[in-house]
Amino acid sequence: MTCLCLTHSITQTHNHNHNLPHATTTFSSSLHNRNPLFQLFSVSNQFPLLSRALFQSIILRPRIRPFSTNLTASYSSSAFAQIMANFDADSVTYLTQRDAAEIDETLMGPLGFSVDQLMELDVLSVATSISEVYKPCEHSRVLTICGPGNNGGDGLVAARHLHHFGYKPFVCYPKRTPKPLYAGLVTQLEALSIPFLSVEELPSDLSNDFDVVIDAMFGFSFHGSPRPPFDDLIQRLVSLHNNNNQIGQKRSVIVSVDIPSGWHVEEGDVDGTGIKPDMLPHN
Ligand SMILES: NC(=O)C1=CN([C@@H]2O[C@H](COP(=O)(O)OP(=O)(O)OC[C@H]3O[C@@H](n4cnc5c(N)ncnc54)[C@H](OP(=O)(O)O)[C@@H]3O)[C@@H](O)[C@H]2O)[C@H](O)CC1
Repeated sequence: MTCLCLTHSITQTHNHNHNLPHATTTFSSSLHNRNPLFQLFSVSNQFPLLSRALFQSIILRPRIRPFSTNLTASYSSSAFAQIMANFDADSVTYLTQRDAAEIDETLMGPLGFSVDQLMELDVLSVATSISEVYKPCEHSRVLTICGPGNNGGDGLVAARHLHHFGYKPFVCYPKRTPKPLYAGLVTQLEALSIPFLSVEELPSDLSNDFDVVIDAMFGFSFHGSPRPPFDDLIQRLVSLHNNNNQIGQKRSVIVSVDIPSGWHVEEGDVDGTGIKPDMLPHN
């Protein structure tokens, strides 16, 4: 669990929902303009896959549907109706970018968590969610696009987990960070013979080569406008979604590990031109 929801107010906010099953939800294109830091709403290890998207969906009350038949089975309509009936959207507290950073500092300071520990837990739930929704037999080819920070580290860990789950991952990691944590993650992937692709090696249409594209470029420390090469990579993911509107064209599904890259961390997809993930699997 990423942030373990250690704050009293968050626990209080959700304490009536302790019977929630694991859940992920589809991204709705109507979910623009508000982007709370959902990982910090993830409540407890009693339902570790409860996603930020679910909270966002409930908060904004758009249409929500489960991703998969399996999930539908485990997440019955009556249970869902109960969640919706009990959920008090007005009681949800939004966290700012600064709040998120401060909670991280607390976790990794006085509480003694390490970043790699949090990352492994966090991403194991991400990979598990992906495998529940996009089965490896149908979505085997996964491209993970990794940014320079911990969100990118999440992407590296996701590639490893997905390899062990039976997928064929590829990694694009154009701005490597020379910290031991990241170097170790790269070494682990190389030991598994997971291919690293440069931006130039990526096909012009990602849908030709990949069933799933994982957006692990930026999380809650993103600011300003994306700089190269991420500006282009983000546009490729935007194009993927737009291509979907052309009838009959199969495209890669997009999974954003955390906040969709390029979105304003607190305001969301302000002008509506950002990445539209198919899945926000977090936690
Ligand atoms: N909270 C947890 O328990 C955990 C969260 N995890 C994940 O980590 C990210 C947050 O990680 P962080 O390293 O703080 O930040 P980001 O990954 O979002 O990115 C920071 C790097 O991105 C660069 N950056 C920022 N803006 C831009 C831009 N416009 N263009 C290009 N590059 C940009 C930034 O460089 P700067 O020089 O600009 O500072 C950084 O290099 C969180 O979202 C979770 O996904 C971990 O799993 C650990 C547990």
